[in-house]
Amino acid sequence: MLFFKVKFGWMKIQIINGPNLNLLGRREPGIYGSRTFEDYYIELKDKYAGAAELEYYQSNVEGELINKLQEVGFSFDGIVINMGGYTHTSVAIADAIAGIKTPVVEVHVSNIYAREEFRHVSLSGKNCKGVLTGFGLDGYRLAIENLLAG
Ligand SMILES: O=C1C[C@@](O)(C(=O)O)C[C@@H](O)[C@@H]1O
Repeated sequence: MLFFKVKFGWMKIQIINGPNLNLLGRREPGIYGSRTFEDYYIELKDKYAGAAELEYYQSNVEGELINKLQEVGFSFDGIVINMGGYTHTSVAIADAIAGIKTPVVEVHVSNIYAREEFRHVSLSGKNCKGVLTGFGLDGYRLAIENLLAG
């Protein structure tokens, strides 16, 4: 089944970015780099055309992130999520990830373990298929590769 999904472009993957990630490229470039996510997303779409249908959603609002997880979490084949600061605080988003069927890969642009102590905890990480942290924007590509591999 996976073979056919990949071969015929049926894998549907939702990328979700949480608070302040709309500022990538402008926000603390020493930590997060100088490229906008929109620019990187064009490259991703291009790279995976024919292998996956990628969708992108960003919100600064906790409940909207939960709504999106519930909306795609029973029909899409994979979710790549960067919850930003909610990673460290949101029981509700962690619960939403635990409650859906679609596998979720958590991504962080920076290495959360090399930063302030309050960033070392991810409330959601244990509910995810895996967590990628510190690979810059390339973490999103690595997450997609993992989801495509099944
Ligand atoms: O907003 C973010 C971005 C982040 O998730 C990252 O991608 O490195 C790390 C979080 O600690 C921070 O609050």
